[in-house]
Amino acid sequence: MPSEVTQRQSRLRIEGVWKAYGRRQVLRGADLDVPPGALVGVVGENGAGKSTLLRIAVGQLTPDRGTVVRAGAVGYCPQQAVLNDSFTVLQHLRLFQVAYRLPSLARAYELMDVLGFAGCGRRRTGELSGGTRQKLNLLIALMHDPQLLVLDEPYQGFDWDTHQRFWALAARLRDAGRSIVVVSHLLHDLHHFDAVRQLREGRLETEETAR
Ligand SMILES: Nc1ncnc2c1ncn2[C@@H]1O[C@H](COP(=O)(O)OP(=O)(O)OP(=O)(O)O)[C@@H](O)[C@H]1O
Repeated sequence: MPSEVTQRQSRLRIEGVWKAYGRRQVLRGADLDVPPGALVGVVGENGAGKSTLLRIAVGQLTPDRGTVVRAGAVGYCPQQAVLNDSFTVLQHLRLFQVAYRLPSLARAYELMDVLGFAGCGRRRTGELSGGTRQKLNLLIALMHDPQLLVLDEPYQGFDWDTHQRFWALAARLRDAGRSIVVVSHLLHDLHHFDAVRQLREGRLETEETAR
């Protein structure tokens, strides 16, 4: 039977997770440990099961078998942004302020600065560029300062400057003790990670990193 435990200290531990969609067996005993203060990359070919693994990590999908231990508030940045095109950026922030029960939007405004879209508050999301939509998608995952960050290709469409700022932000959060897992396709980004895990044939193998 799959089991799922939520604890207070920040951490993600996935053990022996299996998942199939009908006859398509995607995960076959995947193990992943993301302790506090670690920035871990998950890589793998298209269709290897990276998004499936992350959806299981955050509790959006139930594994067929295996254990997921998740500790601390979770920030999940899905591959596809879940935004309402008729809402403005600010309306999204207010909506999630209520959802996360935040006393203020101070951190959200700081993140808008860091990600370089502070001037976009009054724009409707349906009119935003792909990269700016992705900035909002990431901001929504981070605005409640979660302890466990689960980010599925969080920098798709970012220009180079924003891309670099993303990594500086990720390093700061890691140094502050957050547990961070990022799905990445970009080989030139692998040196940012403390550990890289390659998803192959449903299991996670350890890759050497340049760090
Ligand atoms: N809801 C679903 N129903 C059926 N099959 C699915 C579903 N979601 C994913 N799959 C299949 O499971 C496999 C793994 O998909 P997943 O999105 O997890 O891979 P991925 O490694 O994230 O891929 P990519 O690099 O293209 O984003 C794929 O073959 C996909 O078609």
